[in-house]
Amino acid sequence: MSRTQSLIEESQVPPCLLSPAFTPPTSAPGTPSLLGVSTAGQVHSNSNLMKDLPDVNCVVRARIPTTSGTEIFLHLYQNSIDNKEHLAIVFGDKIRSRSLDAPREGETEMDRMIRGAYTGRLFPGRVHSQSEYPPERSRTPSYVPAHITEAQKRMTAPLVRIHSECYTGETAWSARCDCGEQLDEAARLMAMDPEGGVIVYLRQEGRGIGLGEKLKAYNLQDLGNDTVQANLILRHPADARSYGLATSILADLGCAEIRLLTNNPDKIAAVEGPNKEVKVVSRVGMVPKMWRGVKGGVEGKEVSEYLKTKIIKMGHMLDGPIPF
Ligand SMILES: Nc1nc2c(ncn2[C@@H]2O[C@H](COP(=O)(O)OP(=O)(O)OP(=O)(O)O)[C@@H](O)[C@H]2O)c(=O)[nH]1
Repeated sequence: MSRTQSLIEESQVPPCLLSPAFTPPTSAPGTPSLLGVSTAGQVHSNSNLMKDLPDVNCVVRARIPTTSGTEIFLHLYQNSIDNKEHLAIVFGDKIRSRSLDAPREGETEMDRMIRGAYTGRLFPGRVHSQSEYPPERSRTPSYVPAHITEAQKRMTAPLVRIHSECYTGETAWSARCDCGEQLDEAARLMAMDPEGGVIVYLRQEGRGIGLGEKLKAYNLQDLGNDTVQANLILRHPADARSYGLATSILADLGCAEIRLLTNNPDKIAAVEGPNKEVKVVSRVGMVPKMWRGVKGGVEGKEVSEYLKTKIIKMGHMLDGPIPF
């Protein structure tokens, strides 16, 4: 019996409930056949290893003062593989987008400022996109670490979080997952970091299955299944995401070496890209606040079950005092 079948059977959902009218056919993109199963019985996605990186283009950037007092620069990207607006939230002033800064034929200085291809700050009456005009020295339009040792690299590489969209956890106050807390924590750490950082915000809601399917998965979880079983019953892979867009966006931002904030081993391997376009020089774990005894974190039965499944079935590397 395959691991997928046994996971479905373990979920104790009678097969009669898995009607083809309700679940996508097995030939749909992202079916359980894409799953890899490790000897430890953990479920890994193979779909996130891309052969060629997609093209990305930063079409606009804007300064966002935030409620915490930190200023961020929101970068909006278009790409060659989908029509979604993926984002990069940039902290600090060392990181710049090459595609944004590249001159466009026929554009005026005002056009450049409107699309965010300026240096320094905008102010009423400004007429040049370069804050020093005429430029006194040639600029390096991206983050370039100096020639330094491996240990120094780990300190000076920018902090990066690759975050997958989660409407429920980020907007609808859900305590089923720790996504909202992770986004806030990433922003807090990057705001404090002298090297700055980037949150690459990918529009792959519900680990890539979309919001509608994730809501069905939640109902299956209330019926007694865990997050992996629920996806499989709906004939989706446990994790349908890919990270090629994140690699391309980081390369565009000049982030060739990064410190990656994650517990997900699949993500580390995938973001480095087919030709190691990006190198993860160190991993920074994301330990839930409740495990660290810090107030204000996501708590409850559902998120505890979710974290447990991520560790046991998805191989997430959560260190610290695991409360089960
Ligand atoms: N299908 C499904 N998706 C979920 C569920 N809970 C959260 N998500 C989605 O999972 C994604 C976040 O993934 P996580 O597994 O929490 O974390 P990760 O990004 O793999 O790993 P970290 O980098 O360690 O946070 C977001 O797209 C969420 O919408 C769930 O129960 N089912």
